[in-house]
Amino acid sequence: MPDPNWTVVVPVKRLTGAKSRLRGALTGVRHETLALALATDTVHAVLDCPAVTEVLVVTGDSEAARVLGRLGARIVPEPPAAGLNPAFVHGAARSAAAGWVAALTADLPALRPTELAEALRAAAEHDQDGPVRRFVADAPGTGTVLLTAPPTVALDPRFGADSAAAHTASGARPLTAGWPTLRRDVDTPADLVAAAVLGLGRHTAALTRRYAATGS
Ligand SMILES: Nc1nc2c(ncn2[C@@H]2O[C@H](COP(=O)(O)OP(=O)(O)OP(=O)(O)O)[C@@H](O)[C@H]2O)c(=O)[nH]1
Ligand SMILES: C=C(OP(=O)(O)O)C(=O)O
Repeated sequence: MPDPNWTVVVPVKRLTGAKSRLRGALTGVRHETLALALATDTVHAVLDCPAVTEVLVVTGDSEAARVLGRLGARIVPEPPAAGLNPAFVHGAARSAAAGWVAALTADLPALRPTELAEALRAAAEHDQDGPVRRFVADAPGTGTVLLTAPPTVALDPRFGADSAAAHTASGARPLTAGWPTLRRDVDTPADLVAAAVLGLGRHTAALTRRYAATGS
């Protein structure tokens, strides 16, 4: 069977309120600039993944919409219902194709397209029990970075605190391969250091270089 084509939904919170645990990580760099760089590097990697035919960014932030739209993502305005899971559901419903859908967080600045491609391929492997949702947990193992759904199955996202357990409880199956750059979400300054060790995308890397150069 040929690999399926994927729609990937990436939610980006309004930059002023996003990534609050990361605020102040790079002294001298505007917080909104850092939050947007994380999302830009994430979306860049998704756009570079050959299995992906459509990248939908769900956001109510005009700057994020402008930058990520210019990169090649389709912008879906934030739905009236607040929150991350409604944003994923709203984006998935706007997919142009009734095919495979993946939900991916926008805080993966070290993500390599090859790792995402491998995870998507693994998610689409035939399962003898029929079509199933699958997910990739974050590096600590408690959260989720990627949730996938086959064409006939609702995405039913359960992102948030302890989402790996919530996804398992809802019937989704974990994908267990390594994929360090996919699992490396950046919530805290320590996560940013860990992502830098893996190799940051160029937008986030430029900000860390600027921070290092000013010595702040
Ligand atoms: N569109 C949209 N995206 C969201 C929303 N909440 C979180 N996100 C995105 O979901 C991803 C994972 O979010 P978290 O790490 O939980 O988000 P956060 O609220 O930005 O971070 P903290 O303030 O540190 O908890 C990030 O890419 C966020 O931009 C939301 O209400 N709407
Ligand atoms: C929303 C989630 O992310 P984070 O741990 O980044 O808050 C999640 O893991 O479901």
